[in-house]
Amino acid sequence: MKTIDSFDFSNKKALVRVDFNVPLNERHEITDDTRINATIPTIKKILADGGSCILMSHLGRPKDGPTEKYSLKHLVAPISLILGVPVKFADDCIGQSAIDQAAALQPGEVLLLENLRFYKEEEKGDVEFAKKLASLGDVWVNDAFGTAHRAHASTAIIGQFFTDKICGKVMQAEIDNAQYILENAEKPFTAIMGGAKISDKILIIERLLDKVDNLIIGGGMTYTFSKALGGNIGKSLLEADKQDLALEILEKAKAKGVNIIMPLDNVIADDFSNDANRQVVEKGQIPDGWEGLDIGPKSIELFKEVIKNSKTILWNGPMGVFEFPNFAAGTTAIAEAVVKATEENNAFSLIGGGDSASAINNAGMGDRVSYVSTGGGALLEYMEGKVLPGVAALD
Ligand SMILES: Nc1ncnc2c1ncn2[C@@H]1O[C@H](COP(=O)(O)OP(=O)(O)O)[C@@H](O)[C@H]1O
Ligand SMILES: O=C(OP(=O)(O)O)[C@H](O)COP(=O)(O)O
Repeated sequence: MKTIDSFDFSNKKALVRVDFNVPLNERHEITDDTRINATIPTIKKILADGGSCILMSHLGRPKDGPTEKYSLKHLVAPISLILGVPVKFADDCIGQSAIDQAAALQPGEVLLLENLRFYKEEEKGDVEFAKKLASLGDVWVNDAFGTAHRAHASTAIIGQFFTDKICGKVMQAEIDNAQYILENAEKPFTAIMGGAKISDKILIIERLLDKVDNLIIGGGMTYTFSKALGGNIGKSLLEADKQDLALEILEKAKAKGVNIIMPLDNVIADDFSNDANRQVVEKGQIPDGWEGLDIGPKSIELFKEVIKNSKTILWNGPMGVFEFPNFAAGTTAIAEAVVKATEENNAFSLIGGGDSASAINNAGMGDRVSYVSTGGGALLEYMEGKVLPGVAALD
């Protein structure tokens, strides 16, 4: 694989796939810039060589083409500030104006393209769309580790149009780190899974059963399991068609001797908002019209006990809707427990995912764990031994 440091970018237009899928608040302000900061060394190396950068990324999961909420224009000012170089913006990632702006780019300049997912062709891995993107640059750099598990047009399919396919610094560091853990993970190995991307991650859970001793399930992930076990979950997050799989996972875990730890209680709300009415109920006892937005105090104690004794900890997905301060207690308590295990039990702790990184950094504990990864799903898929399409495309 070609790496950034071994390549001379002078007079080259580098088309760089980055993962700038960062969390934004209602005012379109970035609430955690981990993924942007991580990419700066890659961009700076290209510019220092006398090259120029065309940055491309997705943001969120827009369903119906361009929408204000998911526009990458919100990132132009923050990236310019962090990078110390003014960033130009193309309000369409393909088309004549993107072609003209890319062609006019001078060495040392940076252009950011509008959200790739405003075209459905991106996620479909459309070859013609990839070709149009490829025409903008001389070389392709893939630094989007967080999206490397997607075989999308800009992350994988595009590789066929370049002779020079270069592994970015984030990608390289993330792979080295994940590989280190795969080879050196001490037991007990505990995975903590939460968040909202159930269908994406439930299959990964199944495959992690071969690697881990303990599997803690919290966050939005919990309720599909709880419902499958016959509990009442009210209007909590549910992926109904994954209930059988949830039961299968519990069976398999038992057969493999993996300890599955699920919440004993939940903090529930009568509305999806910070100011909703709140109460704590036992697991599987959520009344109609209410939804689980955090783990409860008994769950926190149970989870803490398991984390305390772990030697390797892999955490992806917050324990609740931590963006609402009233439902952040579970996530903060688990972050504290992970920090404690790292500092007092010498555990190796790896936290991955856009929102998980945001949660640990906003709680002020990002520098007290062993490693904060820019990838959530990507990291988990790498850990289960999969070849990521975004990495394979660089070969
Ligand atoms: N109980 C819950 N109900 C709804 N959403 C939840 C719940 N618990 C966590 N979440 C949401 O999950 C999101 C993060 O999920 P995910 O994208 O899977 O994590 P990551 O980005 O770290 O990989 C957060 O925005 C959080 O609000
Ligand atoms: O945020 C991301 O993944 P993550 O939530 O697993 O950390 C990546 O940007 C991939 O986004 P996607 O899961 O919408 O393809």
